[in-house]
Amino acid sequence: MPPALIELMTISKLTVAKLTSVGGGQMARALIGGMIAKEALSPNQIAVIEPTASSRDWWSQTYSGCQTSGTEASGIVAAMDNADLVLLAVKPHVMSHVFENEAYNFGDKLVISIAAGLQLGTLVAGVGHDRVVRVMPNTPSLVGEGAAGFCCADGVTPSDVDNVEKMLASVGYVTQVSESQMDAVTAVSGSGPAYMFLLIEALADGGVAEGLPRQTALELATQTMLGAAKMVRDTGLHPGQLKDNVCSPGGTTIAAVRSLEQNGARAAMIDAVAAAARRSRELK
Ligand SMILES: NC(=O)C1=CN([C@@H]2O[C@H](COP(=O)(O)OP(=O)(O)OC[C@H]3O[C@@H](n4cnc5c(N)ncnc54)[C@H](OP(=O)(O)O)[C@@H]3O)[C@@H](O)[C@H]2O)C=CC1
Ligand SMILES: O=C(O)[C@@H]1CCC=N1
Repeated sequence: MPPALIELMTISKLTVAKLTSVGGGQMARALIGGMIAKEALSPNQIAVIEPTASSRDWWSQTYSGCQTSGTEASGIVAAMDNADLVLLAVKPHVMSHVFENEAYNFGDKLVISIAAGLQLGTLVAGVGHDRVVRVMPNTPSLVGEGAAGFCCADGVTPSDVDNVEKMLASVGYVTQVSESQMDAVTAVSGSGPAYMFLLIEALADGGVAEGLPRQTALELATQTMLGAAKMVRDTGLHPGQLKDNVCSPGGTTIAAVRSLEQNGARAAMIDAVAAAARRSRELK
């Protein structure tokens, strides 16, 4: 059985009483929204610290029972009260402001950072203890098809690892990696959904150029991406083999593959991953 399938079968309830998210933007919404959808957590176990009132309203209106706070000291203290897991979901450059803010008392709480680039050493120094996990998730977590890599600082216990794995497995695939591999994880699966969205858009554009209505082209392109990904995951066959199976001798597909190769599609994707990994390394 492919590893992804084994991981997806291990979904079960977390042993978390309260998760407080520092930042409630795109990735927090995808991760927490995905966990709530899978009933790994319920809204009344969630608190979100957000500077923007409209974002706080979104949380409390979307998830009845979810606690929201602003970034004033009293709000931070209220949100952190009784939290046993803190999710750091702010932009990398905002993290230093969080660490310098004396209203945060991380105590011995398990802390998970999803910030691109920020290394465990930086996170441990900022949080003040080493029960810290660095995770790189992605936005398809919202629909239960996320992909995440994580690595741990020295103070993380086996039961913390189990909890983090359960949390991430509830919304997709998860794998533990060494910290030296985190920039590559960021470049492949953290940023990867954007590359796939771009490809779906471009495939649909091609269909429109060939006369299909926009909506029809988009639906065909989307389902084609989904189906191709599921075939790689579920059959365990090499993608090159699956590609060969579509290419009839002298047919349409091999004509398209030749065009893609002539235009450097494969090298373009490899270069894109290298650019993202380089940027991730710069963010530390
Ligand atoms: N988007 C993605 O696909 C992925 C993102 N990540 C990582 O997740 C983190 C968040 O990214 P993303 O969700 O995209 O960004 P967003 O900008 O959507 O979310 C960040 C949120 O943090 C809020 N914020 C700003 N300052 C503070 C503060 N001092 N305290 C609490 N909240 C604050 C922002 O509010 P406001 O907008 O009002 O300033 C915003 O709502 C980043 O570190 C990123 O690297 C990781 C994997 C994938
Ligand atoms: O673009 C970024 O920096 C973040 C990290 C991975 C996906 N989005």
